[in-house]
Amino acid sequence: MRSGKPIEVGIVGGTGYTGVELLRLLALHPGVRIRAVTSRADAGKAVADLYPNLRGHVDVVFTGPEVENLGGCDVVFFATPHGIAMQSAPALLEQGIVVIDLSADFRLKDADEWAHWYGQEHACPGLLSEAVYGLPEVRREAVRSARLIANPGCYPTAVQLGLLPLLENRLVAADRLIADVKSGVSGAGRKAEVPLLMSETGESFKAYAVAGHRHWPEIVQGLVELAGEPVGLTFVPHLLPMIRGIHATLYAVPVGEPGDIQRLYEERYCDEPFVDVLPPGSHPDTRDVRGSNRCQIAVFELRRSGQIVVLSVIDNLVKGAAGQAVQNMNLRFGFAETTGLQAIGLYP
Ligand SMILES: NC(=O)C1=CN([C@@H]2O[C@H](COP(=O)(O)OP(=O)(O)OC[C@H]3O[C@@H](n4cnc5c(N)ncnc54)[C@H](OP(=O)(O)O)[C@@H]3O)[C@@H](O)[C@H]2O)C=CC1
Ligand SMILES: CC(=O)N[C@@H](CCC(=O)OP(=O)(O)O)C(=O)O
Repeated sequence: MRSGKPIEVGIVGGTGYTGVELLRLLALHPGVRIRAVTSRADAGKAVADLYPNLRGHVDVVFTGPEVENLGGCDVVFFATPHGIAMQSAPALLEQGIVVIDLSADFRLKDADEWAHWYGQEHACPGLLSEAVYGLPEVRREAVRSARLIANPGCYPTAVQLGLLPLLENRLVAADRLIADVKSGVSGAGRKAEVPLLMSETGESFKAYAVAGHRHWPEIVQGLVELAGEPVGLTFVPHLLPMIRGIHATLYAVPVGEPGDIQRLYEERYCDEPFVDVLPPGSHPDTRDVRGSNRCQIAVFELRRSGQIVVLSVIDNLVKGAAGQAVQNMNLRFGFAETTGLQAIGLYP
């Protein structure tokens, strides 16, 4: 376990929802010092003036996002829109700085696939094979020695953790998976757009991107690795009139007699600090993981319809983004994996 001098941390994109969530978590982490936090719009302002919840905890002024402002950091988090981290990552890596990217720049292994879904050429395709996809429940050992960590997306985290035990054990038809997933509005980031107004999202509920969402290739890439065979996935995201939270309802068809699925899930996750398999018959509530780094899972085998249904909930800003990024930092720098991440979900 690491002890001694704190590590120096930088955050690019410190004014967005995941950036501020990183600050909230890191401010109470005993092993880090927040050295640099960037914002183009708010450079020169004190972090705590913009975010009074951080008063007394974060005594730093926003700087511009240029690489020069990140010198001396041990690790830099990118909490920026897609297409930004890939511009600066090579220069940071060259200086020996570990990069943890919360955006999708390094999540897909295929540069052409990335360009197709993100609408631009990748700036450093040579780094895609090196980047470690940071889902600790699957790739913990690789994260421990990674220079470049691609933090998974929010929907992909909920879906992969929900389906993992079934696919690893080849218990379901991998070509007939369905993920019906709902997200709170903070998943769209902190921006002024008409579809995100309260009067547009409140008291209403809709699916979106049914024909193709950029998380589809990311989820499929992860599931193929778990299953060891081709995967067919229908993924339908929805926008819920709430701020935080993701609820995934996952459908799979068993091949043969699946056995005791409840026990399978309990055994697969018994040593995982952030995955909680609920007792049989439970219906997880997004509220119970709000503000926490936990994924709560319930599993049902519906004999009448021949389906397995898995329910998986996370807080999109914590296990779906900033919390998972801190979990990856803990692994990479030798802290106990749960350091700074022990907050219990807020109720109500
Ligand atoms: N919201 C969520 O639930 C999740 C988000 N993610 C991903 O994490 C990343 C951040 O998301 P989120 O926090 O929601 O985004 P926000 O839109 O809330 O914040 C974006 C941040 O990036 C900064 N930024 C924007 N453009 C640039 C640029 N060109 N150079 C440097 N900094 C820039 C902004 O500050 P400024 O413009 O002042 O520089 C701001 O601080 C995204 O890639 C997102 O897809 C992943 C999982 C979940
Ligand atoms: C509700 C909402 O809009 N959610 C976002 C996904 C969350 C996100 O930020 O995407 P990444 O995980 O790829 O970084 C969306 O559908 O685009």
